[in-house]
Amino acid sequence: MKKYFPLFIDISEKNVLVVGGGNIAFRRINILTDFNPFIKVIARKVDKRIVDLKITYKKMEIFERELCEDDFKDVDIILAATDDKKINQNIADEAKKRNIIVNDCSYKDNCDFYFPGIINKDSLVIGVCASGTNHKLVAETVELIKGKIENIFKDKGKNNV
Ligand SMILES: C[C@@]1(CC(=O)O)c2cc3[nH]c(cc4nc(cc5[nH]c(cc(n2)[C@H]1CCC(=O)O)[C@@](C)(CC(=O)O)[C@@H]5CCC(=O)O)C(CC(=O)O)=C4CCC(=O)O)c(CCC(=O)O)c3CC(=O)O
Ligand SMILES: NC(=O)C1=CN([C@@H]2O[C@H](COP(=O)(O)OP(=O)(O)OC[C@H]3O[C@@H](n4cnc5c(N)ncnc54)[C@H](O)[C@@H]3O)[C@@H](O)[C@H]2O)C=CC1
Repeated sequence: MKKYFPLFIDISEKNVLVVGGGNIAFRRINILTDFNPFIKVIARKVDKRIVDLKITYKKMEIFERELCEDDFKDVDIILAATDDKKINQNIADEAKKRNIIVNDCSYKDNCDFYFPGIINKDSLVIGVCASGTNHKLVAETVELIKGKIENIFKDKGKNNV
């Protein structure tokens, strides 16, 4: 098993390209907005939940069309999140050629980084990862930590620390 290092990076000036506009794209964009990057979404069909996010999240552009070569320009991070494994594979290949960091939601071996389960409360950001082996373990761990975190914050409130 290969373990990935949890790198906490500033993405607020980074350009993130999300290819795909369905459930997974929505779930991930929704989380990314908490970290304030520039987001460009390209998909054949973009879910209304993503379009609605744009009402409050201004650093996002949405295009309902096929991906083209030029879309890789000036991109820092790519999320391949279509339901077409071949397209995701092509995106991963193109990204690697250009040294762009890529995540492929349909094939872990293509991922330069994994999308973690995230707990985000005040200044505390916790990312949970099972090294690509077990997303259910990630979900369970996230729920467990969320419960514990509430207790810590309650206690902090009481003690005024
Ligand atoms: C390796 C990784 C790469 C990455 O995507 O970054 C990856 C890969 C894959 N997931 C697949 C399937 C599902 N993953 C989920 C859920 C989550 N998956 C997440 C992360 C990751 N998933 C990365 C690291 C995982 C780790 O650390 O072990 C979470 C943490 C974060 C998030 O997705 O936001 C979130 C849980 C947390 C939460 O719920 O809070 C569900 C359930 C659901 O969607 O409700 C299903 C569908 C049900 C099923 O199939 O069991 C498939 C098969 C796709 C196919 O069949 O084509 C692959 C591809 C492969 O394994 O190669
Ligand atoms: N890593 C993870 O956590 C998980 C990964 N998956 C994987 O994610 C894939 C996507 O799942 P959902 O988002 O639920 O699917 P979905 O059907 O909701 O969305 C698919 C999106 O891909 C777009 N698309 C398809 N072909 C395209 C193309 N050639 N160019 C641009 N956009 C294109 C569609 O227009 C749509 O917006 C699944 O097929 C599965 O392989 C699924 C669950 C969890």
